[in-house]
Amino acid sequence: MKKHYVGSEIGQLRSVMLHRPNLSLKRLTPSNCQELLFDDVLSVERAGEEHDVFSNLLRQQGVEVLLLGDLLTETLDITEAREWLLNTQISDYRLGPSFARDVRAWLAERSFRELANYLTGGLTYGEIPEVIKSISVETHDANDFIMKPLPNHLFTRDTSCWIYNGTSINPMAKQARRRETNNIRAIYRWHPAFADGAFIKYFGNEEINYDHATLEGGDVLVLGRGTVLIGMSERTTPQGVEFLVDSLFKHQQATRVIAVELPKHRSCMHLDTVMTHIDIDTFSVYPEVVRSDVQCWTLTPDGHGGIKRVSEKGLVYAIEQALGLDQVKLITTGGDAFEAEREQWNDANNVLTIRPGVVVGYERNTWTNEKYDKAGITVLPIPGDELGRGRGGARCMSCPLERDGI
Ligand SMILES: NC(=[NH2+])NCCC[C@H](N)C(=O)O
Repeated sequence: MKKHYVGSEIGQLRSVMLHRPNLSLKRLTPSNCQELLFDDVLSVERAGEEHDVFSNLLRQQGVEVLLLGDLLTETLDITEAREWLLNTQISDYRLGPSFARDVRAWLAERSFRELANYLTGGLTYGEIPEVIKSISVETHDANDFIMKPLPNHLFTRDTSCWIYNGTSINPMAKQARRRETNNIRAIYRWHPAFADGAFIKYFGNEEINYDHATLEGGDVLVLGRGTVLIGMSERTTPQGVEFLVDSLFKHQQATRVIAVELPKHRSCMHLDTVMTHIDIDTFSVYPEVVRSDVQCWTLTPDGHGGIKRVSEKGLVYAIEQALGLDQVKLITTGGDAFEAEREQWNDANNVLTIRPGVVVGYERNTWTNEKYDKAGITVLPIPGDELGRGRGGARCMSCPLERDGI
């Protein structure tokens, strides 16, 4: 059986889950893209090609690449999983009992691949056969969505995140991304690659209303040596952090969590948009946000089943203490203030480390890439003119399933 274990941010990467988007991007228009958390519409073909460059590069580097679309298709082959997903994504409460039943019955007859495409790419009224009648059909246009597309599945980093011997299946902050979690729950529950896996589900596996306890994987950095760094951002709340940390400690998977407060705005929606770990003692940071005066806390088990919280002098100091390093090196976003702001927006800091000192990043961020180069960090460049419009780079677009520790 395959072992799912993520021991760090920078140890040899062995297996990742990616999502090659297609139908969901075809449905992205100027009128709906903002609501779906994209800043523009994309050339679907070009985005697919860029994504292929990314996945091929990872394969060439010896990393196993699993595609979410394939995993979901294979999961749908299992009757129980298919029924659960249909009942969850096309619920009676979403469509009304009779219409929901008819739509589910029609979807259940599609091929598994087609159904997986609808579950990620969305379904319109125009796509269901005319015989399915309801007041809902009569009050909607052919291009209205029965089920909205999930273009942000592209960012597999966020919906679940693996931390040491387990995973958190994340309650997402934004409405546009909430249904992604159900697709991932089904994969981890039923797909043969995971179903009998001996891994812990730290948080988010139940179908309940998590209310304000939201958490997204872009905010979670597995620093290694028992430490996890979590950003409290636009998406990840202190409530979400408390649930995850409590579970990490109860399962004895982490001995220390550093929680850092981030501004609540889109340009730094997740910690990994402003900070990533790229070599044992080296981090990439956007200094406008990761400043020396950011508020941060170290959380440790209090010995009685609770959490002890200590306010830290600074983030860098807290990391040095946790990792036992004399001095952490920071590589800041390149260029002057204008260039740095532009490159951070285009995910210059959001690189995916494949092994210590070797990262994948967008080729367009020339100023920052030059700084990485000068610091002895190897950048394997990928095109991202289209993919980048969703506001995510190589780290956001990958969910490590297996990675060595440090
Ligand atoms: N880990 C990340 N930084 N993910 C970026 C996600 C971008 C996505 N459009 C969103 O708004 O949710």
